[in-house]
Amino acid sequence: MQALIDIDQLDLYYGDFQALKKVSLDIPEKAITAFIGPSGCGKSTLLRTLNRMNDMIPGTRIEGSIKVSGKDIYSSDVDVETLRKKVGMVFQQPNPFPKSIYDNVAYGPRLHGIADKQRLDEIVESSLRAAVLWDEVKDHLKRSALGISGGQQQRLCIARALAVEPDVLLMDESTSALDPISTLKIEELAQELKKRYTIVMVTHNMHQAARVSNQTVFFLNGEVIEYAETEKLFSNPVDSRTEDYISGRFG
Ligand SMILES: Nc1ncnc2c1ncn2[C@@H]1O[C@H](COP(=O)(O)OP(=O)(O)OP(=O)(O)O)[C@@H](O)[C@H]1O
Repeated sequence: MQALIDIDQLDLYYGDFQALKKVSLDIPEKAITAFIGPSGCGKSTLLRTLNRMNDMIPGTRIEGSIKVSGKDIYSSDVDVETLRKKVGMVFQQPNPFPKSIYDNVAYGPRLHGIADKQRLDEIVESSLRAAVLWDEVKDHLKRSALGISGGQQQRLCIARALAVEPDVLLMDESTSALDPISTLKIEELAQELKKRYTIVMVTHNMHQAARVSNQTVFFLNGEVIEYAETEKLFSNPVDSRTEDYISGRFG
C-alpha cells in the first residue's frame, strides 16, 4: 500500500513541554490506522497535527515534517482551509451546528462556493448515504440536527466531513460518547469508508483498534513504541511495553 501521509522526525512542544518526540510514520492510503496508548501519550496531539488543528493552540511549536500526498503541510504556502478540506476531522463529542440536517451537510460545500440548489441536494444526499444516515433522515432534512440521537449526530458529522470530498478522515475517539449499537454502526461505517478514504483514528478502546484497523501505532510518552499490522501488533508484539499495554498491565 502506498503511504499518503509521511511523518518524519516530528517533535511537538506545548511551550516547554515536549508532547511528541521524533515521531516518524508512513500512513497508507485507503486503510484504517489506529493510534493507541495510555492517556496523555500524545495520540490526539499527533492527530491534530495532520490538519493543523494544533495551530489554534497558542505556544505550540513543531519541528520535523508532515507530508500529505507528497506536499509538506507546514510549508508557508499551504492554505490551511484547503488542507482541512482535504483532511477532515470528526471529534469525540458529536458537534453538529445548531442548523438543519441539510444545512449541516451543505455547510462546507457552500463555504467552498457551491450555491446551485440541485448540486447541493446531490451532495447532501450522497454524503448522508455514504454516512449510512440517509434512510433515517431523508424525510426530515429541514429538522434541527440537534433533535436526532447522539449516534445519528455523529454520523451526520461524518457526512458533513465527507461533503467536501476529503482524502483523509481523522477520527478522535469518535465513538467514546456513544452507546454500543451506535459504536458498532460507526465501526461498520469506517470499514465501508476505508475503501474510498484514508482513516486515522485515535481510540482508547483496544478492542476497537483490533476490530477495525489495518495498522496500529502504540505510543508512550510522546514516542512511537511500535507500529505494525494490527493483527501482528496484537498477537505478537515486538516490544515488551506494547505487550504490557495490550495485556492490560498498565494504562
Ligand atoms: N493545549 C495543551 N497545552 C499544554 N499541554 C497539552 C495541551 N494539550 C495536550 N497537552 C499535553 O500533551 C500531552 C499529550 O496530550 P494528548 O491529549 O495528545 O494525549 P492523548 O494520548 O490523546 O491523551 P488522552 O487519551 O487522554 O486523550 C499530555 O501530557 C497533555 O497534558
